[in-house]
Amino acid sequence: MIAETTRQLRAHREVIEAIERDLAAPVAAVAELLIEAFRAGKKLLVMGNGGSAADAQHFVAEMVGRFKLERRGLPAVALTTDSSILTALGNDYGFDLIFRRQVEALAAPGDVVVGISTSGSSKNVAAALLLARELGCRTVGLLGRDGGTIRELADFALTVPSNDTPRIQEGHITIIHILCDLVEKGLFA
Ligand SMILES: O=C(CO)[C@@H](O)[C@H](O)[C@H](O)[C@H](O)COP(=O)(O)O
Ligand SMILES: [Zn+2]
Repeated sequence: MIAETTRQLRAHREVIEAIERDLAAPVAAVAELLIEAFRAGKKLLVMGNGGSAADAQHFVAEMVGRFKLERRGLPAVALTTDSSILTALGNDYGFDLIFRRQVEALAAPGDVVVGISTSGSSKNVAAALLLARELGCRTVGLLGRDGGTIRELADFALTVPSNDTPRIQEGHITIIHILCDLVEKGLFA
């Protein structure tokens, strides 16, 4: 088991190194996008399924609360948290529309809408990002594998170069923490 643990830690490190190599500039660009949006009084909406739902909530909690600096709360909403909304939309319209309808209800032009999907192909995330685009929002995909269908729907696609879901998720939370840091410093330091 030690050998397997070591193998997984090495795989994690290689993914983080690949992010450093391939995604430093696009991550910085997304941080700029968020800084400009918050400065303009726009908000952030974030969604994903399973572990990515947890990542969406983690990201939003750091924005509404704080990351490292004492500062005002930033307007951000996770579309994964209200079980009444999620069960009503899933039951009445289908699981593929649980995020789209929330985008319809909450998104305004200039808002930033982030979809997190390791496959890049979760239909409920893709449907919501498509509508977000039509509504004049800026769209961001935190993706994996080949970026899937969502890659084409995202103004900014941050595709973690791996085919292994847990390693991709570890890349996503690393990127999210860097975004929190850059946004907080950009707005308040
Ligand atoms: O956390 C994990 C696997 O590590 C799972 O909960 C995983 O997030 C779920 O299977 C998701 O439904 C996968 O969706 P996606 O990342 O392909 O959009
Ligand atoms: Zn997971």
